[in-house]
Amino acid sequence: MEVSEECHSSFQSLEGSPQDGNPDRFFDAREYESSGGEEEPTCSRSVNNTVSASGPVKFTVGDEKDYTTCHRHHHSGAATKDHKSSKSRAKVDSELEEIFTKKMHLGSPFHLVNSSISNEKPRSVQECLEIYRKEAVTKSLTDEEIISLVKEKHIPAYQLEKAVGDMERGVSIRRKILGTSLGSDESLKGLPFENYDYSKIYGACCENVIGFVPVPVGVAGPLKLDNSIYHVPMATTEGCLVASTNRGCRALSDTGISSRVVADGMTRGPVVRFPSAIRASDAKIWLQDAKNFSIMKENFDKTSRFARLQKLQSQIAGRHLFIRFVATTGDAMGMNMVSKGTEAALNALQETFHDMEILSLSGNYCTDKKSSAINWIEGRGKSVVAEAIVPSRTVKNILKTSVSALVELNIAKNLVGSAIAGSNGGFNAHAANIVTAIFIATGQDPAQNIVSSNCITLMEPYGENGEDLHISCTMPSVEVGTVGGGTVLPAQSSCLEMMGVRGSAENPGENARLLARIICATVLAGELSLMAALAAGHLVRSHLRHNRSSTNVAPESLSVFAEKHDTSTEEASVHVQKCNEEDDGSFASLISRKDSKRERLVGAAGSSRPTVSFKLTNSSGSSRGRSSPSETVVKMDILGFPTECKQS
Ligand SMILES: CC(C)(COP(=O)([O-])OP(=O)([O-])OC[C@H]1O[C@@H](n2cnc3c(N)ncnc32)[C@H](O)[C@@H]1OP(=O)([O-])[O-])[C@@H](O)C(=O)NCCC(=O)NCCSC(=O)C[C@@](C)(O)CC(=O)[O-]
Ligand SMILES: NC(=O)C1=CN([C@@H]2O[C@H](COP(=O)(O)OP(=O)(O)OC[C@H]3O[C@@H](n4cnc5c(N)ncnc54)[C@H](OP(=O)(O)O)[C@@H]3O)[C@@H](O)[C@H]2O)C=CC1
Repeated sequence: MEVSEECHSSFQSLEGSPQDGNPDRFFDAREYESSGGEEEPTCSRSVNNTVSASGPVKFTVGDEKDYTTCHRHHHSGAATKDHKSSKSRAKVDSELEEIFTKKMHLGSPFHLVNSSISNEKPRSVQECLEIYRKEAVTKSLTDEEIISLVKEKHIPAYQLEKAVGDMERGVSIRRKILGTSLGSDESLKGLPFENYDYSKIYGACCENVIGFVPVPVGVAGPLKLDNSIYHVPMATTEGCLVASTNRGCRALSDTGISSRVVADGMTRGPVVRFPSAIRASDAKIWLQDAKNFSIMKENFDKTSRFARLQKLQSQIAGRHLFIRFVATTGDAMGMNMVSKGTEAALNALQETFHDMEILSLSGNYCTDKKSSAINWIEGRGKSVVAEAIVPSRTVKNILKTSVSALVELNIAKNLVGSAIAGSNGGFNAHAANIVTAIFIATGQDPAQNIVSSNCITLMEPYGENGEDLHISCTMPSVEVGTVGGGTVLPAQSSCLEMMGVRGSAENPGENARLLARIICATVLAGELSLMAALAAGHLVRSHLRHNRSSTNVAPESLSVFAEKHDTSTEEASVHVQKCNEEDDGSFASLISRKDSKRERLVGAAGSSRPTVSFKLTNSSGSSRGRSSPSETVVKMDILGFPTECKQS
């Protein structure tokens, strides 16, 4: 989007406004309608009751992909009518904002009012429109009538909450509209939407809301880190992950983990262009001067109470210049803050380099949400290292492997294997597993798991005789915050609270840095356990036990292999022994087949119970050379892994 200089400066003043954190993010449909829909709709974004302007903006109306270009009028002569109406619009906007803020609470009585009159015959669209225009918040229209206004594009579907003055009702009406588009609301039935505090979402976390997806949260720990104990919430649907991380924590419970944050700086890397490579080089040299850095820093730092520019790094590519702004951001992850500061500093740079074009505030030199070597080498967010000593007896008893096997495997897999795969920051087994689970639990930006999961895991024999294990995880780019983004949502905030890192720390930045250390230490625990499982050959077995559901899988044939203890028996019949009273007995149809020295038992896996017992009995009660019937009881899990085999 090209932004004129005038528009640009106007936008800048808007960004610098003290109310910037709470802009009016809503397109006012009433304004559009009151112009009879003839003139171009005006995107109003009021700050201090004024309408600010910028370049063309696209917005969606209704649930269809209907894009209308909305020019924010800027020049006073450009739209006299607009100018005339801006005062009343600002007034309406601010009134609506007040009502919206005051009344959009859960369980609003509006919902009930509407439900009670929903049996009446819907009024005409024109009649509804008149009512809608009259009311600041639409109380007296039924859901169906509101839907008719959405269909006719009098209310944008994404503004329903504001139009009806009740967040949950707005969401519920949007679901109805979506249900109609989908042909049925059947698919939405499993997606919950009630009893959620939507007030924290709007203008902050999500748009066009239709519900929320509950993700199970497990806990790993106690994690002993730097002589404190933490319980780490992990939101995941990968069975076995929490069990594994928990085992890692257990293995480290005596000796504990030590950690340090060695660097802290969120980055933004815009791309700017000059008429020539020489001019781009002049700018690069200019930025390297300490005096000029101060100018940039002054302009950057004034945009926030917490963001502080630390460093500028630049790279030339022809007449393009990429500038990497590195800043501390207190307890916030910092992307919004750093972007805002970068924009202000670039504007200042343009005062010296008039011929500089800002192509994009992000030129991928940051690099945000993409794999890149720069973050791996230079770091981004918090750069953390964690280490631990694991005694040999712990490796043997809890991890079921040996120090030498772990060290050998770590070299082969995490170093050599990753090297031949051409890995970039992926010198680990599954750092992303732990990072993502904690990110989701604590309201981090989940897309940032890609960079945050950069990690090198090292393992060495340790101690006088090299009997113990030294393990470390080095993570140069953990992008986390304890304020801002999704951290404000109640469940996520609760998970942060569990670890004592919710919100701002007394010394801003301490909470976010502690969270980064907890993440790195938990990654270390996860690495230790998974590597042990791989070394011991337990990966598949453990995943089939903890990580495969039979609830949404159609009953299928179950193949069970059990050693036949009496090889002299010609025939065998199988009796299914119920595990307990609750077993549904669906294994009763098991049949046995003779297969040389093994018995292959085939049956329908209709039970989701983890363990089923089978009794293998000699059918005739006698076999060659044997006088009494032999009986073998094989206990196995639902996937056919024998867990116990006893012969009577
Ligand atoms: C599953 C285990 C832990 C069993 O391991 P085990 O040694 O048989 O377990 P155990 O019953 O002897 O218990 C040992 C400890 O494990 C914990 N533990 C044990 N069970 C549970 C449970 N249900 N819930 C919570 N914690 C559990 C618990 O701390 C327990 O100590 P205790 O408290 O009894 O003194 C082990 O086999 C294991 O860690 N497997 C590895 C699984 C894993 O790490 N999965 C991660 C995902 S793999 C993947 O996605 C990435 C991959 C593999 O593709 C990456 C790559 O390419 O490498
Ligand atoms: N803009 C972008 O390009 C991108 C944005 N994001 C999104 O950005 C969001 C996170 O941005 P982020 O900048 O972290 O958060 P916010 O945009 O929420 O900014 C943090 C706010 O918290 C205030 N604050 C209060 N106390 C503190 C404290 N102790 N430390 C730091 N700030 C404090 C800041 O004050 P002050 O106003 O004084 O700075 C600022 O207003 C996420 O939703 C993420 O998904 C992700 C990637 C890219």
